[in-house]
Amino acid sequence: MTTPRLQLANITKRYPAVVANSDISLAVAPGEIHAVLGENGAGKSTLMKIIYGSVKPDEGTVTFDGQPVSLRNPQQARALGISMVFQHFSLFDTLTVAENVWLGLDKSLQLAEVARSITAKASEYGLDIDPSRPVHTLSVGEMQRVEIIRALLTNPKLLILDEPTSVLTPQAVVKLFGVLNKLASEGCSILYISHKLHEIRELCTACTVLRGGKVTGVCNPQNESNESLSRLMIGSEPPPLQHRPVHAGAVALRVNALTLAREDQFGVDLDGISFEVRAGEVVGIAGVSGNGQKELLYALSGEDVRAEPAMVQVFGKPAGRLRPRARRAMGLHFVPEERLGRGAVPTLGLAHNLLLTRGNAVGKGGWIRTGALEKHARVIIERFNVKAGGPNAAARSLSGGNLQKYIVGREIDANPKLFIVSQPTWGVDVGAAALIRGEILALRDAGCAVLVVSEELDELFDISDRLHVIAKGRLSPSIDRAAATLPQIGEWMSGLWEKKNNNIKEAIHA
Ligand SMILES: Nc1ncnc2c1ncn2[C@@H]1O[C@H](COP(=O)(O)OP(=O)(O)OP(=O)(O)O)[C@@H](O)[C@H]1O
Repeated sequence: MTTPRLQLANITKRYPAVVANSDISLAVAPGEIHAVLGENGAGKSTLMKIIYGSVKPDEGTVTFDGQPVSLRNPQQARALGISMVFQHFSLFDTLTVAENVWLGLDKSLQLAEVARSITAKASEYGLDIDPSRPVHTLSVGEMQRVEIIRALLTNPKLLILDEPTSVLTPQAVVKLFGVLNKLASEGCSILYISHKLHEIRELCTACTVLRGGKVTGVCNPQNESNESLSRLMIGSEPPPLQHRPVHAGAVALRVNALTLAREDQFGVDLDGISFEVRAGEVVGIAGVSGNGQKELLYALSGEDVRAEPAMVQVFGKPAGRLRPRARRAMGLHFVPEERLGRGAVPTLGLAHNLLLTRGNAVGKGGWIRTGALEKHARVIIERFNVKAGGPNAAARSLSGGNLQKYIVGREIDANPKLFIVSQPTWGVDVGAAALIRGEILALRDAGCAVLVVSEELDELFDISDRLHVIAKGRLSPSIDRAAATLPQIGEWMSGLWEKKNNNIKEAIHA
């Protein structure tokens, strides 16, 4: 047998509230694409961080190309040829793409050379990116592209990808899989974490399943079905969604010829965007990230108040100049795409994170009602099945999917009348995704108007009543979900849609 590229034996890692990894062993052969599958909080990211040297195990050994190694930090891991694309991005906002990539590379290289190699890798793999753009101007999808390119530039022997496709379009996923298969055929081993079972079945030839920090199964996913993988992971299959007929009521959100110049040089101009969302319906906005979603969401949430008042109308009232707090008071609740930072304060406990969007948590005289907050946090933790060390666990101590469940849960639990959510099931496991989608539909059935902005077409087709597509800052007409097809929406995503009243195809130019 060939020497495994990576071998883990009896790895254990304890945190104060939980044993994240318990006696884990696994082997990855050279050129193998090996999936690590498990529900939110199962211990996948912790295990990957141990392999990458950013977390130290309490027990167990790591062997790389037959040599026992004790990795003290990621620099040592990188020197061995281990590269990692994190679930939470590790980019510096104020630096450009090229400067960020340069930080992780040999400093003898000139910045201009780094920029050239980024462009070369980007076009080789179809991951379009401009190296001179500052990272704070990128959408989440674009940041992920940078992370992937940065990893590829180190020519890794073992590449770890933690949910790399959560914000990629279907076309970009196909390209990424091409890249990964090519890398594997050249001998690079890949550890692949994803909650998307069909991806794992398509890409990976080995799979280790974790549950509660322990290995509960090893299989070849190509011999499995989504259902059998789901059972290995969570013990059952998620129930199908209940779709009731739509009864759309009064207009809750009307966006009226919203035109906004980009705030920074690399942003997107919003160009005459008009649509409405009625009580009791779910409207989905599809699109490749970086086409104005971020700008639109800022204008809808009140983080950007430059719009004319009447361009954003909430329950018939001009709201374009209102701040988030005033919009919340009208019943609008909002989940941003970045969980840490905008959605939650990483160092604060879950209970105190309620303060971000709940004014009633502060009592008379400005005292924070800690007891009430904790009680409330417990309700959300229970309802959304969030795995956390209690209501005072720091947001950053939660696994990615559990924090997502908590933030989405916090806003759904506020009983919004208008709910705007970006990427609602980013990084959550199949069971939790079904739970969140079910809760969104329950909100709609209770008369809430829901706007979902997502890059996951499957998700949009699953929960929306009507769909729009955003491309280059413009919005397509609305189409009923029942009348929409994936190829058509895919075509619209590149900016081509029919004009409403005549059949002339319209090409959108930047
Ligand atoms: N720095 C930390 N401090 C305390 N607890 C932690 C820390 N990091 C992880 N944990 C806990 O360890 C457990 C495993 O978390 P991990 O992030 O490895 O899960 P995961 O399988 O990657 O989940 P997800 O699919 O949601 O990303 C969780 O219960 C989490 O709360």
